[in-house]
Order: sequence, then C-alpha cells, then structure tokens
Amino acid sequence: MEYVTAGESHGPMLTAVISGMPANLKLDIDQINQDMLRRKQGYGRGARQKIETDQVEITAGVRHQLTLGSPITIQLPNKDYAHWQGIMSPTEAATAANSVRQVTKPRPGHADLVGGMKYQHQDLRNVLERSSARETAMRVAVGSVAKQFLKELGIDVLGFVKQLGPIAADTNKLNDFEDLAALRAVTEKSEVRTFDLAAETQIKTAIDAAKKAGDTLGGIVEVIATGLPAGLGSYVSADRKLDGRLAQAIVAINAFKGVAFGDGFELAAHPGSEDMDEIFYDKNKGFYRQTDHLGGFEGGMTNGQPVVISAVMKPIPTLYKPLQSVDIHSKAPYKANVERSDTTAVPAAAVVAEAMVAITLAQAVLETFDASAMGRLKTQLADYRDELKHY
Ligand SMILES: Cc1cc2nc3c(=O)[nH]c(=O)nc-3n(C[C@H](O)[C@H](O)[C@H](O)COP(=O)(O)O)c2cc1C
Ligand SMILES: C=C(O[C@@H]1CC(C(=O)O)=C[C@@H](OP(=O)(O)O)[C@H]1O)C(=O)O
Repeated sequence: MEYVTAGESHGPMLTAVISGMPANLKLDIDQINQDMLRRKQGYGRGARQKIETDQVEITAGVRHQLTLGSPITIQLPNKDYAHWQGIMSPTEAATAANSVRQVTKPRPGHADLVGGMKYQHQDLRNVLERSSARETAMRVAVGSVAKQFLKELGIDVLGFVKQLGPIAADTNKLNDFEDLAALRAVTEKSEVRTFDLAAETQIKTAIDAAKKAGDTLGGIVEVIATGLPAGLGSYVSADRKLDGRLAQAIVAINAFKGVAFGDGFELAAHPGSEDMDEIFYDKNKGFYRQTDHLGGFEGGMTNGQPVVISAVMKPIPTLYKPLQSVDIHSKAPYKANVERSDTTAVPAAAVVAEAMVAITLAQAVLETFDASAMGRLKTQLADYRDELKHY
C-alpha cells in the first residue's frame, strides 16, 4: 500500500491518493471523520481549528462502503481558503497586493529559510504553506483507513500523550489498564489525550502559563499496537527492518525529533539481564514472553508482543514573542514573522503518530500476504497465525 498527499494549508483543499488497499474492505466514513476530529482537538490548539470542520469526502475507489481494490481518493476542503483566495488561488494571477504581503522573515524552527534557498522561492509563503502540519490531516485520514483494515485482522493501534512540557504522566498507571480498549476509554476523554488524570490538570495549567508568556510546549507521545503476529518485517536487509521503517514514519511527522521502542533510552542504564524479554512456551499459546522491554521487536521483526513506540515532539516553533531572524531581501535583522499558531499540538500529534504507525503496519501486512482481496488475506493470516502456534 502506498499513499501520497497533496495540498497547501490555505489552498482550496487537501487530497490523499491511496493505492494497494485490498478489495472488499468495509470503509466507514464516519470513523474517518471521527479520527479527523480527534486530531483537530486538544487543549492548547490555535484559532484555525475553530474555522475548520475537517469532514472528508471519499471520491474514488469505494462503492457502497466497500473498497474496490482500485486507488482510493480522499478530499478535505480547507474552510479557511475563503479568507485566503486572493493570496492562494491556483489559477488567478498574482496582484500588486500579493507582493506587499510576501513572507520574507523566516521563522526559526520552520522549513522557511532552507526551503526558500532550495526551491529558489522569494516569498516564503511558497514554503510554509506545504511544510505546515495542516498536511497531517490527510495522514490521519489515510491512517484511519489503515486502522479499519488492521481492525478486521484483530490488530489495534492507539496513540496518547505521556508528557507535555515539563509535566510527565505517571507511567506506572499504564499497568492499571487491561487492554487498549480500556486505555482508549480514558485517553479519549482527556482534553490532553493522557491516561493520568492528575497530570492532565497540571498539563492544562502549564499550557495556560506558556500561552500567557507567548511561549510554546512540546512533549512525548506513545503509540501501542496489539494483536500483531510475529514475523512482520525482516532482518535480512536494512530497508526491510520494520522498526527502522516505523522510526522513519514517526520522525517524518512535523516537529518530531526522536523515537524509541519499548524501554527506549532507559535501556542504556540497565544490564542486559534486565532488558531482554525471556522466552517461554505453552502448548496452547505457543512461544510467549512475560515482558516487553524491547517494544515488540527483535531483528527488525515483530515478535508477537505489543509494539510500543514513544516519540518526542519539539515545542511549536512559532512564538507570539517572536525569535530573532533576518529579512531574506534586505538582510537586515528582524523579529521572525508571527503566523497564527498553536501553543502546543502534542495531543493532536499523538493522533498523527497513531496514524503513521497504522499506515506502516498495514503496509507490512500487505507486503507479507496476498493484498488483492480481504477474504483471501484473512484466510492466509489465520493460517500463518496457526502455523506459528505449532512451530
Ligand atoms: C499537529 C501539529 C500541529 C502543529 N501546529 C503548529 C503551529 O500551529 N505552529 C507552528 O509553528 N508549528 C506547528 N507545528 C510544527 C511545525 O509544522 C514544524 O515544526 C515545522 O513544519 C518544521 O518542521 P520540523 O519541526 O519537522 O523540522 C505543528 C505540528 C504538528 C504535528
Ligand atoms: C492548520 C493546522 O495546523 C496548522 C499547523 C501550522 C504549522 O506551521 O505547522 C500552523 C498553523 O496554521 P494556521 O496559521 O493556518 O493556523 C496551524 O493551525 C491543522 O492542524 O489543521
């Protein structure tokens, strides 16, 4: 399965094209729109989210709620385009007023300066419109399709917030949840998408303080995937290592700077005797582990344990107390342009990370089994699971 997205943040619409989804997958558009809403929400988001409704339309590849096996297109109109038509029209010629409104003061932490240099743009709006995280809306739509596919195969994926700014949730509380459904029931109710309700109150206070100071916050998200068979991905070639591909998918989210599996950077401090997941065998369930320090991966392959990924998002780079920059035309020092902005988007980013994990896992499943039709794929996967049990 492959996908491509197109669209500028304030252009007419965003589009995604997905190819390689099997035929006869039931696609629920309400479910996609529910995920779109989840990404839109979160304490600390800016005014843009009040303008957008983020309801998608499916325009190809699906008939009577079932995929056809042909490319699927998903479209999302930007409601804000109505206010930006003069500046962003794909067809009307630029006017004198447009040149007055050019963006010439690159914002540190954004693609503005390097993107202008690389693509020879003199108006940095030509960079920021596409480098904006508005594009992640389409990745969530594609991820929602991937999640519906995975769900039919008994694979569940959930993203949530582990830390926001200086406030870390108590990860011991994660042990209180029996499964992802129980965890989801709590994180979905949280305005900052966390499982620790005591931390939620402190996080909201920290966001309020950052906003008041004209500052921004980053954080750490976690994504867990359960129900995966052992053996997705491969150790035989670097590009087939699924943990490597997941790391790429996560760090490709705007503002993500690091990724870790299982106990992650904590692994460094422990001796090997504490970090490996020892192997046990039971006649009924086959080989199994009692721990998941390695986050579900050995040799670039899923090992049957839950996949556990945490990732760090830097603070939002646009500050209401703007940072030092230089005008690209006059070369004079200036304060960077202030674009309307979020104070934090970590809760939204947890939904984007969930989508990226779902897309990458769906791709791995579709590369492993016959991807033409859901019926055959399900049979093959059931046979494979059975074979593993009797290995
Ligand atoms: C969901 C989401 C929302 C974001 N919202 C903003 C925002 O409102 N303002 C901003 O300056 N950056 C925002 N960002 C981050 C920028 O898009 C990102 O830092 C920038 O494009 C540069 O890319 P890089 O940080 O990956 O190097 C957001 C990121 C995500 C994932
Ligand atoms: C539009 C979205 O996020 C945007 C991401 C973003 C950025 O620089 O990444 C900057 C802001 O853009 P705007 O000036 O249009 O408000 C955010 O609102 C969205 O998530 O839907």
